Amino acid sequence: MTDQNKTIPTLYEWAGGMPAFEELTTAFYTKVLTDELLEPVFKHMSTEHQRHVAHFIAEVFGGPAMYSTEEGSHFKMIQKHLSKHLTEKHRQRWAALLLETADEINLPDDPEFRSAFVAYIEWGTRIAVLNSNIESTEMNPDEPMPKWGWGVPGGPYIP
Ligand code: HEM
Repeated sequence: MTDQNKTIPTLYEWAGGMPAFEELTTAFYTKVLTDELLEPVFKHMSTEHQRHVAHFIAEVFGGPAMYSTEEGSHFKMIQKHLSKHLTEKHRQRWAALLLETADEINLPDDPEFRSAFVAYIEWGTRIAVLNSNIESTEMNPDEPMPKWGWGVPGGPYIP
């Protein structure tokens, strides 16, 4: 195959597809519920929460439009965070536990993938905290889902 014929995998494909995202959030929210800082925030979460978050992130990373067509939308995701009064401490713990879980379930650990993954988690969690400290949003309900790519280092990793 020549270089011209090679297609660049999406972050979703590189991560291992939907099973990888579902495994990530299942293991992550199990951990969250044993965490003294995050347990109070998530103890009333819906039984679908972890699957929905998996589908949301998978879609952002180039996977199928499952969250936005069947389960919610970018606007609905933003609404779920309104008035939750999250703090920087919540955000840091959430991000740290997610990265810990990524290692535990063996998500790809190459520099290119992790750079894109961490960048998205930093971005997304900071937006969640900002939205959690307002009561309503002016966002257009049709706002498209964010789309994340390989970013500055490019990708995929080539040994
Ligand atoms: C990249 C960052 C994040 C993403 C992609 C994300 C994604 C989502 C999604 C998709 C939902 C809606 C789930 C559904 O439709 O059932 C949701 C709800 C929620 N999120 Fe986030 N979230 C992020 C960060 C955070 C952080 C940092 C916190 C708190 C530390 C948080 C707390 C919550 C809570 C409490 C809900 C409502 C759960 C419920 O009542 O069912 N999120 N999030």
